[in-house]
Formats: sequence, structure tokens, C-alpha cells
Amino acid sequence: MTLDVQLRHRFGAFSLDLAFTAPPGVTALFGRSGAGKTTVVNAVAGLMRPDEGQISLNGQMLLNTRAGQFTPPHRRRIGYVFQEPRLFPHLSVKQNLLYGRWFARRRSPAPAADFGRVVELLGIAALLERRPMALSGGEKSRVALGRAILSAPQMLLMDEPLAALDEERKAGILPYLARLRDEFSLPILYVSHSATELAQLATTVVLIGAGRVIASGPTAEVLTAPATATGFGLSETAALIGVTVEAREADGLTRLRSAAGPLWLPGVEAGPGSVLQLRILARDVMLARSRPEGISALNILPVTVIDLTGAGDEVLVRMRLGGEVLLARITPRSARALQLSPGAPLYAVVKAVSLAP
Ligand SMILES: Nc1ncnc2c1ncn2[C@@H]1O[C@H](COP(=O)(O)OP(=O)(O)OP(=O)(O)O)[C@@H](O)[C@H]1O
Repeated sequence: MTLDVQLRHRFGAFSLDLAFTAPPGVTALFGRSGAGKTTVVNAVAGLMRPDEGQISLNGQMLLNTRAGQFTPPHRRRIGYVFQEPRLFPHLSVKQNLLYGRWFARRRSPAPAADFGRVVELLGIAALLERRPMALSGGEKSRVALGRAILSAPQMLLMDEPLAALDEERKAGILPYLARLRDEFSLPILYVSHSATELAQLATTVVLIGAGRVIASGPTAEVLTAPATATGFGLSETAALIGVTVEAREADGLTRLRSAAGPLWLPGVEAGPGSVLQLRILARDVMLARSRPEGISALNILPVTVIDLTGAGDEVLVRMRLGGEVLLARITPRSARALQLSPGAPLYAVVKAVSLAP
């Protein structure tokens, strides 16, 4: 199940000219305001006709301007989740969900996802008899997700589905989205401004700037590509590093094995042998030419400089950590003082780490 998009369109001075493929899993469209994300989403949904383009979903053409073909939105079998969950206020949660399924029966012979399974995955069993008015923002979002999945879509479009929620509620919903991603083999096109969401959810990232694709590919690669990491509004520039859980130690810290050596982290619930991804913000990494001693930081890893890129009054240092890439943001003065250049061996002092589920 794959979405292929190729588009050209002009709105006055703004021109869009891009192509990308969204495999199963979450493909995040990421970019500054005005970059063209919503235009792409609208073209995929069939809400606008681009000047030129081809869009196919699982090999089935939805748009081919050369052949004069345009499948109208209601025949595209796409489920939507918007910023504001648009639930029917006069229907109960259950009726809202069943509406999705009724809609599915009308438009496709394919069986919809199992009602009970979706309710369980989204943790909304206790809400079924309530009206939307009596739900919290996060609960509404979960119901809207359920309704979209139950409409038996061939893909999901999510345009900043969590933007209306506070950080705590967002964090509460991300695991449900991840479960949907893993349970249903659907491409999910996900527009987001948040690097945190992207790191937690996206399997593929398409970075858009001024109507063009700046970078695209697996999330960990795009997040650490120079074009992405420097000066692109990614204040949350971070690397994703794969680790394996080794053991819980007597003081409660868990020892993790990375390609460059051990790391210790509190609050890890996964058992020995589990493979996890760590998200390490560039601003949480300090650099040293020799292994620092007598400091409180536990996590110090040997790395090698790949390259340095100037980003305003900061320098972004990309470093090889085993087979992966670690990032650090430092001042130009520190870069000079450390005499950094490609190939230089260094120690990265990691001040904080979070788990990317
Ligand atoms: N109907 C329209 N007519 C003219 N210009 C438009 C139209 N729709 C979008 N544009 C312009 O196209 C560009 C891309 O807009 P788009 O909404 O796709 O960006 P975006 O990346 O989704 O931005 P945001 O993150 O702010 O939602 C902008 O410069 C916008 O002003």
C-alpha cells in the first residue's frame, strides 16, 4: 500500500513542484508555514486540481492531468483527521463510530476494521454512550481517529491532528496513533510542525521548503541531514539513536548498549534485549577533545566529526556514532577552541536523552 505523488502548481508567485512516495507507515510532511504542505494534502484529497500531476494510491490513479483523469474526493477512499475533530454533536460516540462504518459499506466492498478492535486500540470503550460535548479534547481526537479508520480507507490524511491539544494531551495520544500505524498497513500522510511528533511517529519524512522537496527518506536520516538540521526552523534538532536494553542496575538506572558504548537512563520499562530509539537533542550534547573526568554527566560517548555547518550564530556538528549520526549545536567560538574538523575524534557528553517510542 503506497501513495505516489507528483505535482506542479502555481499560485501567483508561489510555485509547487515536487514528487515523493509515501510507503505504509506514517509519512510526515514537514516544513515552514507557507511551504506547500496543505496544498499537497488538498491535492491528494481531491479538494484542489493541480496544474499538472499524477497521484496514485496502491497503483490506482486518482489524478493524471495528462490523461484528463480526476477521481472526485468522495471516491478516493481516504480517511481524514483534522485539527478540530469534527464529530456529530447530536450522536453518541458509538453512533459517530458506526457512521464511519456505514460510510465504508456504502463506498467500498472491502471489510472495515473490526469495531471492537478499534475501540480497544484507542481506549474508548468507556466513552461509547457519551456525546462529544462530554469528551475532553484528547478523547475527541481518539474518537475522530476511530471513525476515520472504521470508514475502511486506503489511506489516512492527518492535517495537524494534534495542534489543538496541549503538550500533555498530545503525549497521551501519540501512543494511540503509533498503534494505528502498526496495526493497519495504511499509508498515513501526516502534516506537522512539531519535530517531537515527527520523531515519535513518522517512519518517513518529506521536508518541504518553498514548494520543493528539500529532503525525504527514513526519519532518522532526514532529521540528521545537513539540509534539515541547519537553519530550517528545527529548533528541536535532534538525532535518533538505536540502542538495546542490557540490564536494570541496582540504583534503578537501566544500562543500554549503543554502537559507541554503554548509556544509562532512568525510567526505562522495557526488558533486556528490547531495541529502543533514543532522541538526543543537539542542544543537549556537549563536546570535549579528551574524555572528561569528574563531571556529573553519566553518558559520554566516543564519536568522530563528520562535518560542521554554520547556522546563524551556531555551528551544527554532525558526528559518527557507530553506524549512526549524532548532532551537537555549539557556538563558533567553541568550534574554534576545539579545533573541530572532519575526522576529528571527540567525546560527546550527553546531558539529556528521551525515549522515542
Ligand atoms: N487558493 C490559493 N490562492 C492563492 N495562493 C494560495 C492558495 N492556497 C495557498 N496559496 C499559497 O500557496 C503557498 C503554500 O500554501 P500552503 O497552505 O500549502 O502552505 P503550508 O505549508 O500548508 O502552510 P501552513 O503550515 O501555514 O499551513 C502559500 O504561499 C499560500 O499563500
